[in-house]
Amino acid sequence: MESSLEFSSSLGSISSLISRCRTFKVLVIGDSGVGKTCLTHRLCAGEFLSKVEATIGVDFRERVLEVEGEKIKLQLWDTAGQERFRKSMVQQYYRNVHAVLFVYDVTCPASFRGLTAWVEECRQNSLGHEIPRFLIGNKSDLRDASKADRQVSQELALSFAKFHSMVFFETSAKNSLHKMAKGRHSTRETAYQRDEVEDIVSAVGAALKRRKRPSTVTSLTYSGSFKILNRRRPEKDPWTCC
Ligand SMILES: Nc1nc2c(ncn2[C@@H]2O[C@H](COP(=O)(O)OP(=O)(O)OP(=O)(O)O)[C@@H](O)[C@H]2O)c(=O)[nH]1
Repeated sequence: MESSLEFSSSLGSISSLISRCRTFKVLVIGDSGVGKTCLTHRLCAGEFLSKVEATIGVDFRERVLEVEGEKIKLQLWDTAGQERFRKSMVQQYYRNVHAVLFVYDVTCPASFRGLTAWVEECRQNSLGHEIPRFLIGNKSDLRDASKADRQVSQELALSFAKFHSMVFFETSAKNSLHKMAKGRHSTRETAYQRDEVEDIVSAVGAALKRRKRPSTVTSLTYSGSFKILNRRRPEKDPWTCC
């Protein structure tokens, strides 16, 4: 029979083999076409998705990262921007959320104005200032100084972010800064704040790392992208294997 010493030592080696990490649910919301799918794909897979269709319901993507020696998993919920593809599932989206990314398109002022409704939807679903919120102006590669009056200025976005206690980023899911710097309008573009998609991952990770153990999260056994049907998922312990 195995002695208690041997038993505890084998338990120790098993637990060292299984690396446990905290999983955080990060909701990605914003008007249709602002680039939520491309952005979450870039955040998780590191590349721009060239062929993309409107999201129906929600797509899930995951990204594991290490923050100050701790492994954490971001579970990104890329939600449909089109009302007709989301209305029956809204309550699912807002359950047990740990952080929210509000996305707009810097070349589409209507998508920026639309943010007010997204903030209100969060409020109605009991998501307030207590959870980390990030404002992301996407498609910065399309900024054109000659059309500044038809684009969302960074000053406006910054004041919106400040008012709603959000951390502001302006980025491109398509082009990295390196590629943009080589572009035709590189001199004019440098007038804008441009963040790497990785900066967003780090900021979200750092904000969540500071939080205590997450309450509960809808854990997924699948890593990648898929659609869910309109049904409740079972709750599981948020501490899962990475
Ligand atoms: N130039 C440029 N195009 C982008 C960028 N991000 C997304 N796009 C394009 O914008 C369009 C919409 O992108 P999606 O990621 O499907 O937008 P979405 O917000 O997920 O849309 P819904 O699923 O309808 O909510 C696509 O044609 C993308 O190729 C970007 O950073 N730069």
